[in-house]
Amino acid sequence: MMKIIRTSLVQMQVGADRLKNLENAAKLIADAKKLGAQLVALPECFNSPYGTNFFHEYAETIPNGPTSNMLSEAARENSVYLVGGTFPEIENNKYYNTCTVWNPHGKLIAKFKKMHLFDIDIPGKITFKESDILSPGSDLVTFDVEGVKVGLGICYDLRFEELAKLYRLQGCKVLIFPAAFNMTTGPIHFELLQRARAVDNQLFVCAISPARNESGYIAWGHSQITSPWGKVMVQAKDKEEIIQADIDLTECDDVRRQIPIFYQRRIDLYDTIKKK
Ligand SMILES: NC(=O)CC(=O)C(=O)O
Repeated sequence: MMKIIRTSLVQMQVGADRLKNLENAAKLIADAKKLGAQLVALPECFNSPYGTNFFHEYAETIPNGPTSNMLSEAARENSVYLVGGTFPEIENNKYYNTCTVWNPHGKLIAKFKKMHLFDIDIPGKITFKESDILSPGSDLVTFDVEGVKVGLGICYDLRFEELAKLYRLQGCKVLIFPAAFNMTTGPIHFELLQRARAVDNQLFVCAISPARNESGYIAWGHSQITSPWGKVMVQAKDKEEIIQADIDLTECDDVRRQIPIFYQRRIDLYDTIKKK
């Protein structure tokens, strides 16, 4: 099993030109490789602006489409595990917000569909309803990086503690969330949620945002890697940037041994208390 994974998060600028987005992503993945990355991850909706009015236009089939082709080639050429952010997928006449993962040979090894759709209404601030267009996924998806189990979620999924706990119970040591928090929820919740999921489940959490844009849905940025202790190892600012950390898996084993909460849970009681 790999002990240390050099992980790079690509906080890229995303615009309306799909081809430019793909070219920029390919360049930044190569830059990450030059920094020694073994695992590279892109943000949510990296081939298009983020908005329900864009999902139809930018949707592609997987794995046959320009975005899948670029991701497969970039993974192979740079010989990295690549979490290809997300892009709108069309499958059987339904639309999904989908994350693909590619191995260093360019093979698709995982596909996760956003499970909790981003439907919120904060008057005067932000209203968003992904479910107007998208269907939710229903499956947990993990993949393997040289013996290390990694679980996937997308943005709003980060808010659901159950998802992260199920991944921990499946043996994950790393969770990766391509994301695009906004200027209302990002400043108060983005870091906090990642630290909460990391400390609750004693695993590494990586979340990758697009860089801050100027109009439409404005992304908060602040991509981050958090340790199983809940410590922020590295955090981006708002502009285009690659952040990187060496994820040392022994840290998971250490904290799980030192603070063994997963053996101390009173699962014999919780149901009884709930029923009282
Ligand atoms: N964009 C999302 O899916 C989630 C988000 O911005 C939030 O939860 O806040």
